[in-house]
Amino acid sequence: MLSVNNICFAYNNTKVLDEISFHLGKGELCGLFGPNGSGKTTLFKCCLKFIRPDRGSVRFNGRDIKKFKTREMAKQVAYVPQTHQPPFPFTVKEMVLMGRTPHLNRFYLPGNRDKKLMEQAMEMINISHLADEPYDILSGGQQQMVLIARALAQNTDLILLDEPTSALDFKNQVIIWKALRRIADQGISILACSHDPNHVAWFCDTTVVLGNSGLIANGDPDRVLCQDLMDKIYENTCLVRDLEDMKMIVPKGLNRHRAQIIDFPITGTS
Ligand SMILES: Nc1ncnc2c1ncn2[C@@H]1O[C@H](COP(=O)(O)OP(=O)(O)OP(=O)(O)O)[C@@H](O)[C@H]1O
Repeated sequence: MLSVNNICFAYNNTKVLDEISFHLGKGELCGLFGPNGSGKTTLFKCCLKFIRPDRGSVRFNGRDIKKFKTREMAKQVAYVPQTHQPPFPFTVKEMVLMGRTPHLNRFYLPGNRDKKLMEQAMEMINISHLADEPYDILSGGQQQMVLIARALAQNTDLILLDEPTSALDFKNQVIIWKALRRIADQGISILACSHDPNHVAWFCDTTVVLGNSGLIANGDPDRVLCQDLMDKIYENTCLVRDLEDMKMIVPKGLNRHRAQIIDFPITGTS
């Protein structure tokens, strides 16, 4: 499915990605995480052909993405950015239907199948009740859900999501991650970036962890998300605990009865 092979990328002379390699199989849900500025968005941009790596290659189903034309790429890979502001006040259903654009005929007229996929995508994300609302007046979290539904309507083999739940309340975070889990179980591969390692531990099959000096680990979250790794990337600020059969990553130094800070180092972001 998606193979990232030894890619390197620098903005001007500042190296951001250094020899990054990993593989995402069919129907796998992979959580990409790492500290601010570690290069997650840059890695996404390389995988989407928005920028060209200085070295290495990205392959999709065995074929170098350099060889894909834009429309061909859009038929196979969907991307959910963190935010998107369209220039016109489209309704939610119009926004979701835009996911069908790469599949439309030369007259760009959506057919019954396109409309059905649009409706299914809205149902899956639980936003059917917003169908006729103007997208631009929705809350940030609701807009994020519309963008996810748009990617689902695109009906691709691979979906890349950049912090899909960053603006969502707890219930909606769980709805989205469960929906991603179900979509992956149907055979679609997903690479989702998250700042919450718990989401990776609870929902993902595999993980790719970037640190300030490149790829730190990848593989099964049960193995990868250990105390050592958390100490390394989040500078001794969290504890890895087992709660029944689930892994929990919690902040270090909190009092049980209230968020009383005992010894919590504050460090700047990189
Ligand atoms: N267009 C650009 N020109 C120059 N430097 C850039 C550009 N975009 C990103 N960078 C730098 O590259 C590094 C990686 O940025 P990137 O956005 O990929 O990190 P990230 O892991 O997605 O960060 P975050 O978690 O904060 O969203 C940062 O130091 C950033 O300042």
